[in-house]
Amino acid sequence: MADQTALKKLAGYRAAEFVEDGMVVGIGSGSTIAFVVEALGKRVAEEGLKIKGVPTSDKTRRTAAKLGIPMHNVDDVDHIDITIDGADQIDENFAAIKGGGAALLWEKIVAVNSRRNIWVVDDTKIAPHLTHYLPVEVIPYGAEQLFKRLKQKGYEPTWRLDQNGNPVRTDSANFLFDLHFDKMPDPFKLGRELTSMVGVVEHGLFLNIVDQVVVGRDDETIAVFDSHPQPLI
Ligand SMILES: O=C(CO)[C@H](O)[C@H](O)COP(=O)(O)O
Repeated sequence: MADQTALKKLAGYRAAEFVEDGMVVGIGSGSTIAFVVEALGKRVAEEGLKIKGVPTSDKTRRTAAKLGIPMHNVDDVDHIDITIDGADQIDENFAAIKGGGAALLWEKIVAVNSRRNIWVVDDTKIAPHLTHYLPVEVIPYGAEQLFKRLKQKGYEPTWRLDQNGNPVRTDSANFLFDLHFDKMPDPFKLGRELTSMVGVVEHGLFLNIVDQVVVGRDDETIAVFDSHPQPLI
């Protein structure tokens, strides 16, 4: 039985094989994507793979650049061929929650500007319905008021804090709330509601975005699922 890190590595290396010479590649964030970055760095060094990377976080930008992957700002490329990212949870309809690593805003911007999106996960992240907490990025000005409004709606928000107990700041210098649900409402309705709330910058529901999901399974096999037409599980 493989541990979760081994599965992330297996799946990450498999996903890196989707990248072809000459592509502009959106590069996600998180511990699974660290293996994709490692694999791409090796391909650049060993095969002479030529790509342009577009990061979804400052951390990814730094790590990828150190491994020799040329990195570009999202506004400096004319298109993005493929984006490879992780997810916190994916449901049977290919809806996902992202943002556990605080990078959801840039991740969504890169994803919606990509021709193809691939998510890489280990199989603990696949569930029939979304049950993970939902990250929401908010503007600091008026954040306490917004927190109260979310609480009144029964969405049980908590502030995302760092190890010193200070509010986490995203790469865009915003705050993060994590919403907790006994039962997740309809994700499309909830996403629209959150987007309409003044002060909310973005939420971690990624709906109708993914094209393929690469799953590292407990028996150490890798499965690749196309997002349509069949359900994921
Ligand atoms: O959305 C994300 C960061 O904002 C990550 O993709 C998500 O949190 C998964 O991370 P990991 O691969 O470390 O489990």
